[in-house]
Amino acid sequence: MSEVVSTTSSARRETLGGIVYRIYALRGWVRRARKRLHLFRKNDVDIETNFREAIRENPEEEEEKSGIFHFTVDEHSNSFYLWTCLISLVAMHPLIFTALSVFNDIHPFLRRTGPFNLIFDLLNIMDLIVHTRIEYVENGVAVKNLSKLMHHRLKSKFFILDVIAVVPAESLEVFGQSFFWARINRLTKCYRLFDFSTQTDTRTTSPHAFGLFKLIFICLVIFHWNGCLYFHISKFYNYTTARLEHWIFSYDKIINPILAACVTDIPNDKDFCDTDDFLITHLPDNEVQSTVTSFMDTWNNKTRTLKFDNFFRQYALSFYWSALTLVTLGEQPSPCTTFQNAFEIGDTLLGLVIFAVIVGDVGNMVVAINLRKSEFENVLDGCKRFMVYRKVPNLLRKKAVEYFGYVWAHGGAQVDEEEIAEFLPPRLFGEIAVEIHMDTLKKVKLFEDCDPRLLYELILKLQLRVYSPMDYICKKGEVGTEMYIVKEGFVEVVSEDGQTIFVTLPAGFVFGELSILNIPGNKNKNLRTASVRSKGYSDLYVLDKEDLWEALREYPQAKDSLIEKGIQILEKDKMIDPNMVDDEEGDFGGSIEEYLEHLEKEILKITTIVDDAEKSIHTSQQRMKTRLFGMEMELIGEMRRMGKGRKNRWKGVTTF
Ligand SMILES: Nc1ncnc2c1ncn2[C@@H]1O[C@@H]2COP(=O)(O)O[C@H]2[C@H]1O
Repeated sequence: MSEVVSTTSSARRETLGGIVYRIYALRGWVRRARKRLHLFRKNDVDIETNFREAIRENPEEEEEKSGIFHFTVDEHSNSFYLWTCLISLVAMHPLIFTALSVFNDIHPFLRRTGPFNLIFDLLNIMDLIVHTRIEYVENGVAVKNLSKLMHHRLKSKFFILDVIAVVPAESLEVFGQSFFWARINRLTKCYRLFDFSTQTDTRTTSPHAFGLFKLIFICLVIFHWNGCLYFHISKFYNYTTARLEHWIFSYDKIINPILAACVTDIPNDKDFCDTDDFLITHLPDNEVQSTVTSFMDTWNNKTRTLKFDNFFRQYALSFYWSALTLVTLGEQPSPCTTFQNAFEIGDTLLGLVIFAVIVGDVGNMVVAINLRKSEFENVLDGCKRFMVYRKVPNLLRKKAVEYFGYVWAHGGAQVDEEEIAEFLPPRLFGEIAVEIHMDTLKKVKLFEDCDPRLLYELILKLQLRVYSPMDYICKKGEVGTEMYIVKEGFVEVVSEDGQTIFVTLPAGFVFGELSILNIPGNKNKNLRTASVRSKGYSDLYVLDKEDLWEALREYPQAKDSLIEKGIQILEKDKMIDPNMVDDEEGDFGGSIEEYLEHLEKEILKITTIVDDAEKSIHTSQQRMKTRLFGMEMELIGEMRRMGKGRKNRWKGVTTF
């Protein structure tokens, strides 16, 4: 059968039909190829369009626009923060003065501040414009395109608030005489106070103090509005005729203080003022009235009244009432009507909520302020209890307690560096660490010509350790596993018995490097050449041998230069044996075991890479096979169609 097929196909290949068939097949291929090409091109165009879009978003590619009208604003910049501060002041104006307008006596003053209102309105308009230029982040890129910024702002709900705030409602005269209430729409700008709070929270170094300030401010504003409302209600009940025992405002409740005029006006009458004859408590009841009257006569023309204007008395008493009611301290005359009752109940409920919030917030703040301190004290107490329980000698106990004191005084326990390191992205934390430690590391002679990238690598691996006075950091003859950089304090390089001090190293000096650098010819090999102890308290950066060598592997030049410096130090002390130089294990920084371990790790890495490569080859082979199979099937299908077509044509010819 197969022979028949092969004969037929070979015959077809040799005939004209075979050639035609091939041409058709080729044409089909070309058509499909064109289709695909078209699709690819379309994709290319899409990609290009996206790329152009992306470029447009890229600040560097943004077409240069100049002029003051083409500015954009970075909302994290200092200038925008200052602007927010200014607008916050503007927003506070209606927050305070709108409510104050219930006091008629202040109206002349409010009218005089008209020009300021104009300035505040202008600033609000400017703020509206500024907000249409605030950059925002899209797909990780800061958008600076003006039309996009405008569009973004238009979609924001705050835009509506900005627009409401700039409506000149007072000029519409819909409020008639209540000119001041007409400016109530400016209150929508108060959202900028929250902006100010958020921005200050991220900038301030005393968040708790700022939190307390915010709380007090919010309380004062609530007291203020509630007080003004109280006075407004009092106006309905005609407060001018109200008496002391009435719930509403009355002048009786806040009389102008009457002071004795004797001391200032009648200096010679001092004895008269000092006398205690005025005590009426010992008098019988029937004599009290006459005595009081006689006293009043006596005091006539001997008193001085401190006159406060009506606005001051109205506002002071209303504010006082409001504060007392809201903090539920009460002691006010009882309300007499249903409305007064309802208002008082509402106020008390609001007061309860405010009170709960204040107590909760202040409590949280106090806890947060003392949290570190109390945690630290817990550890200290635990340590003390442990030492008592384990009967640690007094001298050692004293040393431990002093160590706690030193660590706290130097801010060691006040922040949890590990917690911060876990939270921040590694790169950012690295940058902060570089900023903090770079100065010390630059001072280190050993690293002075080092590649800055190596320093960066090393900084990320540094650990800070504190040593107490006379603590030994390393002892002569021990195997070196780490090196040290003095950050603060002094260390002494001493003989084995600690009697002879060879040298005292101040901040910025390195020690412990000779035994970990694997210096060729080092007579001590990887053993410490001397003992080192802390003179007083000292803060040291510790760098692990493994970490140092891992970093040095990437920077061979830096490694050579470090070894060179180590040789110079050893040569000075005649600690280099030229005969030993050739016997070294090579330039790997460690023992044979460590070297083998390292090799094992490397082999493991290579094996993983080979495995991955094998997997990807296998996958691509599979894909290739599937594709070839698909093509084959397509070809066969095409061939079948071609065969049918030809048959039909021949049929047609015959019929004809
Ligand atoms: N004479 C010296 N002057 C300065 N530092 C020294 C001296 N001798 C030893 N050291 C340091 O003391 C360290 C002890 O441990 P290492 O041998 O690893 O490295 C040593 C040097 O860093």
